[in-house]
Amino acid sequence: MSEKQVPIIAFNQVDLSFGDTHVLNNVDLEIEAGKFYTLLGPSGSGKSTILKLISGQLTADSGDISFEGQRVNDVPAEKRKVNTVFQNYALFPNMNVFDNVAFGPTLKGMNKTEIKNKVKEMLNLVKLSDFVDREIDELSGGQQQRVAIARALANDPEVLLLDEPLSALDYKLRKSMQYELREIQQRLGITFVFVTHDQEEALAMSDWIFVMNDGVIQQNGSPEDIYDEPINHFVADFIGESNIVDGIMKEDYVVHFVGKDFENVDAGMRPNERVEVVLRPEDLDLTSIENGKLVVTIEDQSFRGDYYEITARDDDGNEWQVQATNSAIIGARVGLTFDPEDIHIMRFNESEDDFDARLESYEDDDEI
Ligand SMILES: Nc1ncnc2c1ncn2[C@@H]1O[C@H](COP(=O)(O)OP(=O)(O)OP(=O)(O)O)[C@@H](O)[C@H]1O
Repeated sequence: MSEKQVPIIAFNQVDLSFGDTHVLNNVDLEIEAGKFYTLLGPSGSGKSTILKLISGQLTADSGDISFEGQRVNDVPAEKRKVNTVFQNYALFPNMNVFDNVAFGPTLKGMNKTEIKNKVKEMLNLVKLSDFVDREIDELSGGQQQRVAIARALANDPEVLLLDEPLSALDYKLRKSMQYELREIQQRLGITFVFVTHDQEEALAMSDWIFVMNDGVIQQNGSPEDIYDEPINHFVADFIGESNIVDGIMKEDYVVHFVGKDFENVDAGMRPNERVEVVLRPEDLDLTSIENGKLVVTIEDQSFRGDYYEITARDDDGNEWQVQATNSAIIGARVGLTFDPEDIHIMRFNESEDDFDARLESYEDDDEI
């Protein structure tokens, strides 16, 4: 993150409990203007709570929340330049599309022509220009969601908060809305903070992802960083499919697992440190026993359209998920192979800061 730019939103050690439930645990985060951010995590991890703290619907027990460098903990919701789009749309059912979208601009005291222009512009943006006079109950779920987005954007927010806005839509509509939302964000250039529990959705849409679990940000980074370099078991397991086995980092670039030493590209740990080893299913190949780095027995397979998902087991009892272009024979003993750069090492209980420092130190070594 650039040092010069003041984040549009920042949390510093934000803590919140509901009675005995500790919902957010000293959360730090920074959001830069004009980008698409996603809060990703399982149900109950605290994602919506973060949105409510940004919008002013909730107040933190401790810590600072700031907008463009100004503390806003005590600034009421209506004074924040933020709007929220909810999963259930929260439209006014007794108003038509025009009146729903015109609601904010009318409250702001815009004149009739300005309001008309604003509504037209917003309905154009969400591709609903022909629906201006429709009643809300005459719209499909996808169309209602577009009205909700248009209504929120008509208030000219600096930040648009989106709380699982696509989860009620069917798979195809959801995919196309993902692209459209991304396009709208890029066209308007405002900041989007999007909440989802769907990792594929987060990877496809975001500039930057905060992965949450149990009220703690486990990792934040670009989709590529988080997918390629998960910092801990939770992130590796939650983002994409992962094979995770215990190992020992014997020395820099040599890791031992399933009874063998393997060359890899990680460094910066104590000699013989216990680690977890991550290998993604798409990075594994099945081959002959002679060419394999491990020997496995095929246990199961299912056809997934563009690949076979194969389950195999090594002689130590570890299960391996493999994505292969060719089918395998159940019960066959075959070789499993992978490249040194596909082995990702995770230290037990490493903090995100320590992880970043270690990554930087050996990236610097590589440059020498
Ligand atoms: N008003 C409340 N009173 C008591 N507990 C609450 C309240 N709101 C949220 N919680 C609890 O806080 C935790 C975090 O809730 P939050 O809604 O932020 O999670 P989430 O990650 O958005 O989950 P989901 O994806 O299911 O919406 C949950 O354990 C939830 O039960």
